[in-house]
Amino acid sequence: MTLIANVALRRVLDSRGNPTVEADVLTESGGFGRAAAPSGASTGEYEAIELDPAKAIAAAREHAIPRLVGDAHAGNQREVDAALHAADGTDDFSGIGANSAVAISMAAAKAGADVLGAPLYQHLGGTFRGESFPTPLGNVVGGGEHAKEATHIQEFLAAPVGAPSVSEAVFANAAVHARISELLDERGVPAAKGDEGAWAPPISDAEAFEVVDEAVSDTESELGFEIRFGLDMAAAELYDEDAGGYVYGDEVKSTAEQVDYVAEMVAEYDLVYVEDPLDEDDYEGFAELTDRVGDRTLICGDDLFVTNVGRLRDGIDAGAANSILIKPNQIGTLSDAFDAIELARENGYETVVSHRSGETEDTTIAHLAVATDAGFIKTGTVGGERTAKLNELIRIADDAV
Ligand SMILES: O=C(O)[C@@H](CO)OP(=O)(O)O
Ligand SMILES: [Mg+2]
Repeated sequence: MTLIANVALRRVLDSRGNPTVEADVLTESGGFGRAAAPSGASTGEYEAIELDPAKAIAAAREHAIPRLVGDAHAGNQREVDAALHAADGTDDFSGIGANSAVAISMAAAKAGADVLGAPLYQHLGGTFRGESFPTPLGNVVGGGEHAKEATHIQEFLAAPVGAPSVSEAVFANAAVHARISELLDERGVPAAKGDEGAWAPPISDAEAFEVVDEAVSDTESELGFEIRFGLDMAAAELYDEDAGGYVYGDEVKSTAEQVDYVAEMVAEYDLVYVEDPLDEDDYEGFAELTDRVGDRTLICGDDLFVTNVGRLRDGIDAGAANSILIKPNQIGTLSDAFDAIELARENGYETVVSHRSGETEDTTIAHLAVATDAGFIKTGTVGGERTAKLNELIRIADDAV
C-alpha cells in the first residue's frame, strides 16, 4: 500500500526569499506527503551538504527517484532513507544534496502516515505519543549571522519551563517577544527583526541580557508560571583562530575567558540552556564547561554535533555537552536524525529538535519533537514559517491533526 508511485520535486521560496527544495511523494494507494528543506545561515562545518536547489533536484531526479519509485515503501522509513543514501553514494549527501534528501525523506514519512490515516507524530513515534510536549525555546532577541548591527550572541531564547500546557508555553514566548518591544521602546532603541523574527536591536550583549531578563520576569509575573531563558551563542561564528579566540567587536576572549564568561552568565541569569558556547572543534572546552555548569543548565551541541551519530559519540566519550540539537537537514534523513536521538537518549543527553534560520511552512519538526518526546523544540516565536510549527504543536495537543 505504501509503495512509492511517484516523487515530484520543485523549487519553492524559503523565508529568506531563497529557493529551496520541495518534495511530493505519492504512494500506489493514493497516500500523499509534501515537505520542504529548510536552510541554515550559521551552518556547522560538518553538516551534510546542501546543493544549489536546481542542482540538487536534477541530481535527485537522476539518481534517487529511480531507486524509490516502484521499489521503496513510504511506510518503511529506513528503506526510503537507505535508498537515498545508496542513490547519493557519498557520506555527506554531496551527491544528491542534503536538501533533496531531507525533503524526500520527510515527504515519504508524511505519505506513510497518510496511508495509515494516522497523524505524523504517531506514525513516527507510536500510538502512545502525544501525551507530553516539548518546551518551546523562543528566539526573542538576536544577532550574529541572523541580523547585522545587532548582538554578538546569535539568539536569546525564552523558555517557559513552568507552562501548564504547550499552548500556554507558545503564547508565553509571544508575550515575552511583545514585552521586549516595549522595553526597547522605553530605552529609545529602534529594532528591526532578524531572520527568525527575533528583535535585532543595536545594543550590547550585556544590555540584551538585562532587557531579556526583565521581559521574562515581567511576563512570568503576569502569567503566573516559571519562565527562564537561554542562549544560542553560535560560538563557531565568533571564533577566529588568528585573532586568538572569540571576537566580540573590539574585544577578544580566550577559550578560558569564554568558559568563565558563559559560567558567569549561567549563574547570574539562571540560564536554563546554552547552545554552542564554544567552537565546533572544541570538545575539550565543551567538556570543561559541562563539568562546571552541566548540573544546573543544558549545554547543547549544534554545530558541534550536527545531528551526527559519530560526532555525538565523540562528544559522549569526551563528556562534552549534555544535550544535542536535532536538525534533520544537518544529516539528510529522518532515520539518521532518529539514530542521533536514540544515542543521545541512551547516554542521558537531552534532545532539542530545531528549525533553521531559513524555513518554510513545513511542520515536520513539530511532529518529530512529539514523536520522540523531545524535552525542547527550538522553532522561533513569531512569523508565519515559525508559527506554522508552533500552531501545529497546539493542534497536536488538541487532537486536531
Ligand atoms: O544556529 C542555529 O541553531 C540555527 C537555528 O536557530 O541557525 P541556522 O539555521 O542559521 O544555523
Ligand atoms: Mg545553533
